[in-house]
Amino acid sequence: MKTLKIAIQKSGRLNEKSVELLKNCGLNFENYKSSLISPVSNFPLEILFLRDDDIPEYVQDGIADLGIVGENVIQETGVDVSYLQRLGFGKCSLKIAVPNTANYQSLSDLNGESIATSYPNILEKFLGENNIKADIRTISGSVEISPGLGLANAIFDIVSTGGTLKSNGLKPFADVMSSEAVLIGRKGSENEDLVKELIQRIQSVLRAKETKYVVLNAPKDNLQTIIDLLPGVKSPSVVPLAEEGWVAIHTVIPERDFWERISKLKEAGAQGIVVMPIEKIIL
Ligand SMILES: Nc1ncnc2c1ncn2[C@@H]1O[C@H](COP(=O)(O)OP(=O)(O)OP(=O)(O)O)[C@@H](O)[C@H]1O
Ligand SMILES: O=P(O)(O)OC[C@H]1O[C@H](OP(=O)(O)OP(=O)(O)O)[C@H](O)[C@@H]1O
Ligand SMILES: [Mg+2]
Repeated sequence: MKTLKIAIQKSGRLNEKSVELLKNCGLNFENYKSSLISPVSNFPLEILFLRDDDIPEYVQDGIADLGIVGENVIQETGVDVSYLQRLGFGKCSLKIAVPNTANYQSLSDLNGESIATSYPNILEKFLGENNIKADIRTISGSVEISPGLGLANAIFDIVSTGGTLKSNGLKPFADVMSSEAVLIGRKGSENEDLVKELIQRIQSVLRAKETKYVVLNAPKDNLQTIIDLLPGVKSPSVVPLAEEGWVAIHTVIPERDFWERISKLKEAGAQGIVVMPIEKIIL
């Protein structure tokens, strides 16, 4: 039987979440220590631990079947791979930022200016689309420091909380793209049974993360109103309680509007609401 290979980041922002996701899929393996390849003991899969910049090309060239990497790195390397699943972590934006003291009004003010970045290809495309001619200075890291050192007038880099910009006296000027970690595959790999199986496992873990399991007591008089407030996987389970006139309802609620729903349920007479995390949801 074929053994799949999945490439994940060796260390850095995406490593921990990538390992956690694969472990939550029930895969047993050792995290990166010194070996750059780790076999999975209970699935025909090997984990390759790489620098994130190399992952898209490994997948495109078929050295790895799958990879977990930021969309920014995929765009920058310009590879031809299949996007299989957005993973909901490593969320960030890529922005042009300028010194707090700069007085740029519109994008065209960047004409003739210099911009330091580790993402020259994404920046070049963006500037081209906006008919801006600027001098792109490619550096491999600590980009935010470059205007202060007189190396460039502006920067183009990853922004998440904005803390790094702030502590380097910079302010955001233009949003270029947003990014998150994604599962990519070699073109055509999505048709392979093992890849499909792994994607299903990943999706069941992601679905579970977005939802909570809720058990609550409801007065029978108001049962329909309460049920109407519940989205449920199909429809909620309703179980009679020993106390006359009351039932227990078991259901699944999306995390995003969780508190809003809970307060509406309480208003409708729900009591004893117990909320539990879900490990996996298999449809
Ligand atoms: N501050 C942040 N918040 C959220 N996501 C981020 C942040 N910084 C980076 N990322 C995402 O995580 C990815 C990896 O970031 P990291 O800083 O670990 O990269 P790196 O230093 O290039 O690592 P490597 O050593 O593997 O080359 C980025 O490409 C981006 O998609
Ligand atoms: O908006 P913020 O929340 O401050 O995050 C943005 C910073 O995070 C990343 O660097 P990281 O801290 O991963 O260090 P690195 O430059 O060594 O990759 C990125 O390169 C930015 O510098
Ligand atoms: Mg890198």
